[in-house]
Amino acid sequence: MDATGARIELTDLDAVRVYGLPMRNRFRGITVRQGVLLRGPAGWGEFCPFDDYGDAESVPWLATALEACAGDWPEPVRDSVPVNCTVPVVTPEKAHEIAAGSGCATAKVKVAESGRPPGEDVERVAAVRDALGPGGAVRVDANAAWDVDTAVARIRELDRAAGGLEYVEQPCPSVDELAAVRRRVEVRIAADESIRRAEDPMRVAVAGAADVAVIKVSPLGGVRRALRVAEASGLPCVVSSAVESSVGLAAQLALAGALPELPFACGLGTITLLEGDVVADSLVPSGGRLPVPRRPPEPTPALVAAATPPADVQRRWLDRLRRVHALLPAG
Ligand SMILES: O=C(O)CCC(=O)C1=CC=C[C@@H](O)[C@@H]1C(=O)O
Ligand SMILES: [Mg+2]
Repeated sequence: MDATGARIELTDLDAVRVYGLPMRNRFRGITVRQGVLLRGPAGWGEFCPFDDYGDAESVPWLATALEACAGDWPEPVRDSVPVNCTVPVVTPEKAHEIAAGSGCATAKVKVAESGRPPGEDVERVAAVRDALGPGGAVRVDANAAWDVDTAVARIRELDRAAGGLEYVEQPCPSVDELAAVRRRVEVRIAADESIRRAEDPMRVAVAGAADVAVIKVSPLGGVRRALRVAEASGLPCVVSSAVESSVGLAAQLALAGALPELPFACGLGTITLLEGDVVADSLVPSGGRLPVPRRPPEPTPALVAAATPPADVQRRWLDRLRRVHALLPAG
């Protein structure tokens, strides 16, 4: 919606730029992060649903981008936020290097990658604990990979290796499985996929399935809707990115800036997962913190040009943008 509350049409956009940036390490099954930068009446937004999101599931991602283009973010209550570093499925040595070099006091470690032996997760988590020291916080994300019994065993093992885990994100696929695991382990459970793909985010809390709600702005349809989901979850919230460029990451920071409470470091240090950015003044954490922007940063033309993918990739994204825009609710 623009300032008048009118829906932003594609014809209201005066620039549309497709970008592709290599990932430093494979993460979430991808080695290149792609998306579309949109310039609207009040600034830039980013439309970047992962490839496994169909057109209907991509509608909230476009709503997030258009909210930024309209300059319609809520007022922040803080100027900066603490962030965690994110450790992909890498060797213990690389994990130690990422955590030690991040300047962050909290690290989230990806675990339970399909096809990888569980011992690698134990070594990666132990290396991150060694890098952070005893005062750091270590969390892990299994992306719904385990069944209940496997989750209980792995969580106990990783809790020992970490010298205590801050929380475990989405150990199992369903809300009922999260609740079953939560009854059997001492470590906090964070719900991520069960929140962003849920019809009713309250169900997680009502089911006693989680101690923490992970809130991602891009798949939830914008900063204002994500604020409502955070409140409806009834749980302490952690803001986490969808690995956007600095243009899209700004919306995640706008949410982190506007949440009444921020009890945990935010998963917003993700620019470091990318080789480069489309913004010269990239949102790279400093001292384990990021500023809360009042509006998205301006893409740097030379960086956008350098990140422009081949014509067929651009066409695929522009076709997707048109199809998803046609599905936006009227009014
Ligand atoms: O929360 C973080 O530390 C970084 C973001 C992050 O972990 C993710 C981003 C996007 C999809 C997933 O791979 C993953 C997640 O599940 O939270
Ligand atoms: Mg997650």
